[in-house]
Amino acid sequence: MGNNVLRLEHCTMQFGGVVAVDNFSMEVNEHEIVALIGPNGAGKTTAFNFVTGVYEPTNGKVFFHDELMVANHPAGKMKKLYKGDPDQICEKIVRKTPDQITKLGIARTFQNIRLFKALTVFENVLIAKHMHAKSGLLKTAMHLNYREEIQMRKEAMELLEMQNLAAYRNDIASSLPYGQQRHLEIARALATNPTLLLLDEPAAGMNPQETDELAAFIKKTKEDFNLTVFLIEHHMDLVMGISDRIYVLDFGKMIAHGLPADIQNNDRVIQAYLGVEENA
Ligand SMILES: Nc1ncnc2c1ncn2[C@@H]1O[C@H](COP(=O)(O)OP(=O)(O)OP(=O)(O)O)[C@@H](O)[C@H]1O
Repeated sequence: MGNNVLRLEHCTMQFGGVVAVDNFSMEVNEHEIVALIGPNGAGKTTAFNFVTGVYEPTNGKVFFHDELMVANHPAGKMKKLYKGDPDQICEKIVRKTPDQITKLGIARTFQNIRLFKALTVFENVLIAKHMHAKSGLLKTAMHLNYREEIQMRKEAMELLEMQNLAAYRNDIASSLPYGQQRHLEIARALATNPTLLLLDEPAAGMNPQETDELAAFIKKTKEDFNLTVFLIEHHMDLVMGISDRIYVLDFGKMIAHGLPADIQNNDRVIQAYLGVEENA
């Protein structure tokens, strides 16, 4: 596939004997919105975590724009414990830190909002800009590169304007309504100039109206910033409304992938997840 932005090949993540993600292969193509869904504990956040360098997968490869970004194979105690497919053991080891992965162009938000709660809205975005600065965090934090600092402040303000957060710029982040905090998290992720944006349950805790607004916001943000989006979400209206394609995990294994209409009518998915929600 020539236009892969993200590609996972035979990724397994095992915590001791627990196989959180089991031999998972998938891809996200340029300018797509792709969703990863599945019941609680299916392995979705774990997949995000090894894509963003929080965990090393026990086995498998992750490619970003067709370049090998992460690769690992079971070693040490895990050689014995490994429950994944023995025919798909990866030979290479490639490790990148979350910071290096951010610099490559992947940004993410978290299931539990992780803002700098005591700082202002503006400072939250500016700090993300500093982390991406050419001069390095220390120099920029100490305002040693004046011209770059001015430019970053300008861009941080533009981001807040585009995300309708400019009016809150001097407010303390934790004082924002919950929905606005989620928008601020997205603005902060965008401050690192990503080409791929990972959203982990962006609509968590939102009411139906906020969720609808968020769906429109994600689509617009994708266009405005020329992004590819990979998201985890439990709100099925949002997922079905904005996703180009959907992958479904259940107990770490991929049980389906396809277009929203196909996923909605897939018996295994209904049984594993959608059915549970309908009956809830
Ligand atoms: N650091 C860890 N150590 C041990 N087990 C873990 C760890 N992280 C996740 N797990 C386990 O891996 C499995 C998958 O968890 P994960 O959080 O990825 O699921 P999820 O699909 O994101 O669930 P949810 O929708 O509830 O957020 C679960 O059984 C979980 O308990």
